Amino acid sequence: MKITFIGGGNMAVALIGGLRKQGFSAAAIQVVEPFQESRDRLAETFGVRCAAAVDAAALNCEILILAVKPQQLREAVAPIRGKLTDQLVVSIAAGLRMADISRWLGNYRKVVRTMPNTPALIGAGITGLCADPSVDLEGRTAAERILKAVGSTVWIDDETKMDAVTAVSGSGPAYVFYFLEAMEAAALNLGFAPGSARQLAVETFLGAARLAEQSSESISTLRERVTSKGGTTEAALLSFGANDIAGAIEQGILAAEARGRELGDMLGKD
Ligand SMILES: NC(=O)C1=CN([C@@H]2O[C@H](COP(=O)(O)OP(=O)(O)OC[C@H]3O[C@@H](n4cnc5c(N)ncnc54)[C@H](OP(=O)(O)O)[C@@H]3O)[C@@H](O)[C@H]2O)C=CC1
Ligand SMILES: O=C(O)[C@@H]1CCC=N1
Repeated sequence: MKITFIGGGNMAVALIGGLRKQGFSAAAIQVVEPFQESRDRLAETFGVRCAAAVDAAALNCEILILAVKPQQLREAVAPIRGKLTDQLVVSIAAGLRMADISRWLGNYRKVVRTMPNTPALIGAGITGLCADPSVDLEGRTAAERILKAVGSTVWIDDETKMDAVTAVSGSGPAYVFYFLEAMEAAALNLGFAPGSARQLAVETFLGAARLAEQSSESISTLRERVTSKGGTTEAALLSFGANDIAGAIEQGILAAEARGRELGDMLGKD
């Protein structure tokens, strides 16, 4: 299966890195990326063919992954409008709706909208996928195969829910890093050396996440098991509660979801 990425930025790097680690051949992957430094880095790191603009070789693929910023996508697909034969177009762009992408492609409907996340780089991504009704089982399977190679996948029937997927798991790694940064900073302030501060924060997160993954108990039960009456955890959780950290997280996720819809509304008008 030959894959061409349009856009060779952060997310393309995460997906290509994950695909290469899973044994996808470098010869089967191409990238169209206007920025010379990014092309050089991609070619050097992954051994993939890079082009500055869409050419015949780039179109010689089964899957085209649109990996540019939402604001760049309409312009990025202009060179392929009317040139697609039977390629499956997989968008990873936040907010943009399949109907708008299809229109920009000259009413080409073989489009799957997806929302991966950066842990794809280490095969630990989670991707929501939503297909245009005209995409057949073979197309759905092909899209799923690519994204399953870099983590787990979940099909979303209702496209309007894709902004919520974006807000929870697409942006989610940044929330986790934000929390880890805060834990690391607190550990540094408590006198740990940088290496230990990072290790204490990251391994706590990993262990707790693995426990949540493997346990059949609710996450709140797992939290309660850490929280001894009158103990240290309770002191921290009371402080979190007084600052409504849970409310702030929910508000943040709602803001991300609203921004996805706003991008779709704003950019889809053109
Ligand atoms: N980062 C993430 O965690 C996730 C991102 N996404 C989505 O992935 C998409 C890409 O995000 P991200 O990788 O972070 O963004 P980046 O800005 O890192 O990558 C986009 C790349 O596309 C290049 N580009 C711009 N115009 C064109 C063009 N006409 N043809 C080809 N390439 C072009 C950009 O070059 P230049 O910099 O020179 O403009 C840049 O290198 C977005 O739509 C985002 O919503 C989805 C899930 C997670
Ligand atoms: O911040 C963004 O818009 C993109 C989409 C999800 C993660 N990064």
